[in-house]
Amino acid sequence: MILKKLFNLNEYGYKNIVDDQLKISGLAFDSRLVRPGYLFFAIPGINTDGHLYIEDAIKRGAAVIVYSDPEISFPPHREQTWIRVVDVRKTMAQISAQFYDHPSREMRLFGVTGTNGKTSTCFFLRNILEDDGHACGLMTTPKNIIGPDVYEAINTTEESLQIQACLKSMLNKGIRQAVLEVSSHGLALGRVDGLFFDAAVITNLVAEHLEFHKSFEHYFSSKKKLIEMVEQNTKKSYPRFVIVNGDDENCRKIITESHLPTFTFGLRPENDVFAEDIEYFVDRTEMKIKTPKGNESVQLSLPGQHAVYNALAATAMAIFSGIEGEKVAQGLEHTHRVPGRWEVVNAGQDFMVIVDFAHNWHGLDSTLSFIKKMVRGKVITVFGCGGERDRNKRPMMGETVARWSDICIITSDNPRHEDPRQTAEDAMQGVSKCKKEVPVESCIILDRREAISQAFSLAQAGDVVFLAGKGPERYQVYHDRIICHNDYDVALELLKERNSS
Ligand SMILES: CC(=O)N[C@H]1[C@@H](OP(=O)(O)OP(=O)(O)OC[C@H]2O[C@@H](n3ccc(=O)[nH]c3=O)[C@H](O)[C@@H]2O)O[C@H](CO)[C@@H](O)[C@@H]1O[C@H](C)C(=O)N[C@@H](C)C(=O)N[C@H](CCC(=O)O)C(=O)O
Repeated sequence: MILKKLFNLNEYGYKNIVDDQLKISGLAFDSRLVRPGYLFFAIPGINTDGHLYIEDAIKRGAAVIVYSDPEISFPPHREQTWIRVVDVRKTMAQISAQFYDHPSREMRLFGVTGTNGKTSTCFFLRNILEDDGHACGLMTTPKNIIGPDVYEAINTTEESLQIQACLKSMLNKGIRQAVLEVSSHGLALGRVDGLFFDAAVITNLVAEHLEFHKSFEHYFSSKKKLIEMVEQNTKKSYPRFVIVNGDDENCRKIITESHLPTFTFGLRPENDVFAEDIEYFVDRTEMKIKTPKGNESVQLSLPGQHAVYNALAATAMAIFSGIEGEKVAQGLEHTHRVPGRWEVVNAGQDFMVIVDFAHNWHGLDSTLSFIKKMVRGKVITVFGCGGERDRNKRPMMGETVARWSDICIITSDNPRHEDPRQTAEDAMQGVSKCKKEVPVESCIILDRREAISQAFSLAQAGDVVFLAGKGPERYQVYHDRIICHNDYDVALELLKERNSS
């Protein structure tokens, strides 16, 4: 695409335009991905500053530099086009949408946000939409799925440039609908700006990521931005609506503020979509789902109340999109597995091992309280808290785990630049607080593999070992290194070693 078509060049402050007919061969916000003829966005980040990599981008062939730092004296290189903007990330969202010709205008786009349950809801919804007969793309925490191609993703919600490129690939493959998991970071940092969302769901809202948002109000207003984006969608090719968890007090506030048709889901019968006659099993759930368009009996392969909520969220999105109840039930039942969510590791041992992504007190509370109710043996939980993330949540996580476990083993999650021992001690404060009320054994084993091994050596027939927090992740991030670690793989390996010894 030529430069002039990408930018309204009159709009910008400082610029050094070499040739407004210049053909831009690609876009990048990471200098290491720049190829000859690319446009490079220099983003002031949190760890470093993209402006420091402009030279690197130029060496690799960048033809256009989009930047914001007014301190840079110009033009250091007259052969490149330089355009100074106020907010590079925001500009990147606009320009990427333009470069890829606004793929979301040609598609039906579903956004899923909330504190917990986003990924499972995305998987349920995608399966329903596919079972209804139309291919559906997916961008979610562990992976992006474009037809037969599956890509690992770094962020839950990727940068605007990556999202637009991914949606364009979907369109090129004839996929005309997509489900997008939208994090609060994604919303606050403008990663989803420029997208045309047709419908959105908020699964629930409890305080999260306060190290980034600083206040619940900011977190809440970031999440609400997704609803505003559906309201502002001028495409209108599909009915626009909003779905919220009617059992969640914070979500209910959105109902009164929304200008769009807003429907609720939940366990209470006053919700538009609700469940009754729920029967919980340790490996599945049976229930009747009631909707304004009829009732369906459903057997989910995922257990627990949180799975019910996620299935109801997806059901509400699908039903109000016009999908028949029968197809909805079929799609839910076809969802046998969500990566890193309640994955049972089985090597023939006589205790149960579950890997789950639960990584805040709310997620831990709903999964562990369920396990405690369902299991007669001991509950042994291995968990850690992320470094450089809200410190206040660590004791809360510790307290929640201790409340529902017989043995807590505190280990490392992603320590990042923090001392893992201190992070574990912060969680231990909560465990110790709970110890005054309930008997619970606890210890700290910082090496996650060793912690899992210790849990297995303590487990007896009928017990459950719950490995919380990392779910599908394949790495542990330390200040000086990234090590390969996946809870499921490590658990399986250790269980097999036990079998052979
Ligand atoms: C805090 C945060 O959101 N950070 C994200 C952000 O990084 P950043 O802005 O700090 O970038 P930076 O590392 O300072 O680098 C600045 C710029 O220099 C560029 N650079 C850097 C090095 C180089 O050699 N050349 C170069 O051009 C970088 O590409 C970047 O554009 O932009 C990066 C590129 O998109 C993200 O990968 C990164 O996510 C990190 C990994 C992260 O941990 N993010 C978390 C907090 C996050 O976003 N989580 C939510 C999910 C939350 C949830 O619901 O659980 C998510 O959506 O994933």
